Amino acid sequence: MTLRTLDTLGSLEGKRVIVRCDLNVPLRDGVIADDGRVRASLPTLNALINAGARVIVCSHLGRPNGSPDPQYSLEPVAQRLSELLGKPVAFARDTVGESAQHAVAAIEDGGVVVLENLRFNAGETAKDDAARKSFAAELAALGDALVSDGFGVVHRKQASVYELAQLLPSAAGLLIATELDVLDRLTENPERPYTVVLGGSKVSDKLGVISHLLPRVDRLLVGGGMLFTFLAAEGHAVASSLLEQDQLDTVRGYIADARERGVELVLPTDVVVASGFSADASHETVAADAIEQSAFGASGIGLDIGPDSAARFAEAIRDSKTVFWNGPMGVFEFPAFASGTKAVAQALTEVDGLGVVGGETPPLQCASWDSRTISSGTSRPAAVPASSSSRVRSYLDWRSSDGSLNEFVCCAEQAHPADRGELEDEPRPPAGGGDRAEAALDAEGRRSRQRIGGGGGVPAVHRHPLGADADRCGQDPVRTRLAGCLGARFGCIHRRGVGSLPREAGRAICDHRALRAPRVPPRER
Ligand SMILES: Nc1ncnc2c1ncn2[C@@H]1O[C@H](COP(=O)(O)OP(=O)(O)OP(=O)(O)O)[C@@H](O)[C@H]1O
Ligand SMILES: O=C(O)[C@H](O)COP(=O)(O)O
Repeated sequence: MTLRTLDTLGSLEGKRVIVRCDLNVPLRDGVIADDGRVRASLPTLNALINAGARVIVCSHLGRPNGSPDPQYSLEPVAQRLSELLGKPVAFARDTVGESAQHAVAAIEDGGVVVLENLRFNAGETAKDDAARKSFAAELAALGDALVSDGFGVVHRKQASVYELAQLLPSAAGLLIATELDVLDRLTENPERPYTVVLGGSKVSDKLGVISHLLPRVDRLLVGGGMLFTFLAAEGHAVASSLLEQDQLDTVRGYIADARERGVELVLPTDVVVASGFSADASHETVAADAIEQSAFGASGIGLDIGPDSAARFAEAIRDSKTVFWNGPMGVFEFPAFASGTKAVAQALTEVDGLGVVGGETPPLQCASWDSRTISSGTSRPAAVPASSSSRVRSYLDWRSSDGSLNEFVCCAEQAHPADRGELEDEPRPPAGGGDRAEAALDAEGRRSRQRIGGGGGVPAVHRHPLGADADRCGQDPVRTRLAGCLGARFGCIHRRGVGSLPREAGRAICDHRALRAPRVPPRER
């Protein structure tokens, strides 16, 4: 399968190329809290600039309601882009109106203009096909070609993503090519041993990933809130720990499947059980099959994997050549329950091979992190892009279907995959540890957050109730996924929930290049 890459567009000199980026950065008081997504867009933009194209950058930012809203303006992003590119970048005060038309008409070869937020136009996210088509036609009038490079948004059936790709010659950008390449490395002949580490709270979200990866992996390590559904499936009492009753049978099926396939399923042998769900709850470590025997009895809540388990997990990770990690091992937002997650993060930096971190709430970013405790001990660091489990699942679903990668990145010639319901997340209740941890932290007044822009605030803040999420995105609630993406910093970490402290933690790791992917030449697919 060949991905339509930039070179398929032919000579771009003097051509007006619209680049659909995902510049949905976190903003705090109008200031970009993390410019990872802007940086991630640079390779494609530079390639187009060097090719003499007239570059028209468009993106959404946050979820305005289809009309201009200054707090979601892309202007700060245009400024940052200008700094990073080291050249002037024009900014159009609308998306397809007079300002945009003038700005586009004025670009010189190799010049760049950023259009105002796509979602200031109701047509971008409209549920009505005709409305989206009509807005896409207005966008198309501005350009000669489209480059789709916003990995975090390629699954959205929105005008600039889907309809526009059908109106203009289109190709995937370098960011998408790189992200797909790393995902490919997780699925096509991964170096062995291959270990997948799953945690977090959304068992149902990750099950799809498990079912795809079980035939491929050597080891599956399960921690986080989801471990209790596994323990319960094996017949252990889990007191008041997070448990998805309705997933018990499915999980039993996976356990049996893993055994049959010879996949080493590693469940924690000890668990940190707390008296309640709060940062300062009393807690003790107990055997994983004796959770109800903790001092807290049936009201105990497992909030982290225990030290023995953390050591075993770390050993298994270090001993692997390919590691995919999605979801924290415990309620890492509370320092007392962050040890398991830290141990896994540290071990990942020591992998001599490919390490990929995924997740909407990259545990490397938690505010309670002491970044100095994590550093790369190797000269051949692990790699790492990141995606939410749902994004990975979408990709894996897609891989196993007969759909083309061009459809996956919405350079569609045929039906969009979303039409077949394959790209969106399943709905799920806005529950889970993250939300509870959020609430608890907020209640304590320990962190204040504000969600402005997609990556803004902290993870749970982005978790709109499904109806609202669907509504704002102009999509069928049944298909609406909770956000997540392969957004990238250094081509890597998705930082949805980034505040100042988390950012520092992640940065420390990136600065050590501990989690940076080795350069992978895009392959033929
Ligand atoms: N034992 C636990 N009990 C309750 N919540 C937990 C537990 N362990 C981890 N969590 C919570 O899981 C949350 C993250 O779960 P989630 O499934 O969203 O992971 P993620 O990596 O962000 O997922 P995605 O890949 O979908 O983006 C964290 O906020 C953490 O507090
Ligand atoms: O942050 C993201 O996940 C992407 O930018 C998509 O944003 P959305 O969830 O608002 O469509």
